[in-house]
Amino acid sequence: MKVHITNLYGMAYNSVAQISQQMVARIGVENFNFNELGIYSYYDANESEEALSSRYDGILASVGANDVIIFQTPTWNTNEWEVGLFNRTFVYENVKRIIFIHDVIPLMFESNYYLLDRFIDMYNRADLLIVPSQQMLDYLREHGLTTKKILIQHMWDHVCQIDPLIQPANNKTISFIGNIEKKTQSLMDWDSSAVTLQAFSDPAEWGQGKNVRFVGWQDDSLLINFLRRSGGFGLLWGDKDDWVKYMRLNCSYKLSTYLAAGIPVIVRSDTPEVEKIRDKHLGIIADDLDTAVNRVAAMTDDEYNQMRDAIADFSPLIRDGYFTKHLLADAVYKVLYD
Ligand SMILES: O=c1ccn([C@@H]2O[C@H](COP(=O)(O)OP(=O)(O)O)[C@@H](O)[C@H]2O)c(=O)[nH]1
Repeated sequence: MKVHITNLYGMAYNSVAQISQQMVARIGVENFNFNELGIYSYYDANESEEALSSRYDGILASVGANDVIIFQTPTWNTNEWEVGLFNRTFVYENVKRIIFIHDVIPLMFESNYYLLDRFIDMYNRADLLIVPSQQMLDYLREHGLTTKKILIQHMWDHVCQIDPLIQPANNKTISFIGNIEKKTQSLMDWDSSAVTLQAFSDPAEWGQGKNVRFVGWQDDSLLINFLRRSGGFGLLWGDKDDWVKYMRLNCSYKLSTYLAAGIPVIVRSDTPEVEKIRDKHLGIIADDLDTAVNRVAAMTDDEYNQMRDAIADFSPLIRDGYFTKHLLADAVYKVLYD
């Protein structure tokens, strides 16, 4: 019996969808001897049926009867393409199918909502599903999900190394490592002089005259220690309507990046892992930016260092990939035995 895992290629080098799939696949290959099924992301709408059929056969060439396939989804090709690949695996006898849901496209973009039933129909044909959160599971159940075997991801890993000589300090800085212009309009109205907003993008007009520091995109090899050196907090935010709703269901990659770097986080009270963040003292919980900024401005070094030390205790799990190792091992075990 072989275990296969799909892996995404062809996207921009800074695509977080690709970065996260490649990290999961690498953990599976290096720790459990999984076999990789490479998937190229491309514009598939005009591909002939014949070409598509050969492509599917090529992707699945190493699969045999009784194997396990872990599909990392979405593949970011069209839904028809993805379902087509999934369907093709039914020609192999007794193959077990695990779908690892990284994102649910119909819930990310309102214009794709009409596709939700088709996605759920595919999820229902999996032997086991890995879902990002209990909240996502509840949502999918309310919308027709019936798959019995379920695992909850809870948190991303961010495999990396830190420089332990750099200690994050209570600098009055809030870092945001996402796309401000696309997802967080309110950050563009930054008006705090006490706390600096650190944006990981190129200088933009909206930041002029404000207490905003633009540091540009940092390659993964630099990002973690850059965040450690900056200290302060890592912000998880969004204020576009569909994004706010989606953030209540998904597992945020940037949340794990901040924790991997060892800096406390700022999250809303409806963030899926908020209880762990509260119980383990990993950051600040605030539902509006003013409250968050005031808490950061008023924070004492002692209070900050307690959070930093609590994160240092827990974050090796994220940096060494234990959430994913645990999940992948459990998924294979559960699909074959439990
Ligand atoms: O300068 C940067 C800024 C971001 N990122 C990566 O981009 C991720 C955030 O992407 P996104 O906002 O799509 O993640 P989400 O939190 O929405 O899952 C971070 O965790 C980093 O891995 C990076 O490598 N360099």
